[in-house]
Amino acid sequence: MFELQGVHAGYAGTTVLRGVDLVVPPGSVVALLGANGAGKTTLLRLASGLIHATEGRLVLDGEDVTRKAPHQLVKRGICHVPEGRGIFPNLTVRENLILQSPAGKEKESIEKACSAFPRLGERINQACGTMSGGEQQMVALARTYVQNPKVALLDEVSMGLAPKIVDEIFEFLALLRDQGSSLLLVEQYVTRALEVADYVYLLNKGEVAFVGQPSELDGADVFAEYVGVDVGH
Ligand SMILES: Nc1ncnc2c1ncn2[C@@H]1O[C@H](COP(=O)(O)OP(=O)(O)OP(=O)(O)O)[C@@H](O)[C@H]1O
Repeated sequence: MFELQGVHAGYAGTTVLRGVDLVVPPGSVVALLGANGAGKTTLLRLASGLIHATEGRLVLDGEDVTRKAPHQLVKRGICHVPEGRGIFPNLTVRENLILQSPAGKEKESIEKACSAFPRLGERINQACGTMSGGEQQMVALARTYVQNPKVALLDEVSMGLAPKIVDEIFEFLALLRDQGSSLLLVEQYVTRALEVADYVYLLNKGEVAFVGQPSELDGADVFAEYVGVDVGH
């Protein structure tokens, strides 16, 4: 179980998150929604140790990890797929996968990645920077998959991609969840995020405006008001 408890955080001189409580139960998908600038990316950056809380705590399976650095959190199973993907463009698909693979399991990791995304198998020796946006996103997701994370932090992983690729990515997210990873998902495709989510958090100006199950959003005006989207259940 991964928890944010009363967290405040931001950047020099600006507080973005104001007293956020959020729980990611084991094996669940949590969708984090909110208007532009609500603080979603900031929350993921906090959860992966890239920025630290000024107040409040991060707790992973009972351990206080509030002050841990990103590599210490990765070691504990928290993996971040940032906006912009975070892959190495000059390295091949194989090399990108090997870098994230558990030691001694490189061959297995490559097989696992290619079975989730067959297209990566066809392009295993291609430099990632020369691949399409959708293929690069597949590499970024496959890199996380082979680490078998406890919690995957996913920032707009379907942004700007063709509908068919978005379908493939959402199928993959279900696979990632089925292998036992919990997902904290920031997603612009609200309806799709709600289809896969067990819990929804709605951030408004750095505060949690709604928390519940997707079904509880039926007719919730709070949604149209803060996200600017009618979920239309
Ligand atoms: N490095 C930074 N330095 C200063 N302020 C920042 C920085 N990054 C983000 N902010 C500010 O923090 C606030 C929250 O930004 P954040 O990117 O977390 O929002 P978001 O909900 O992810 O938005 P979007 O949906 O547009 O990506 C914004 O007002 C933004 O301008």
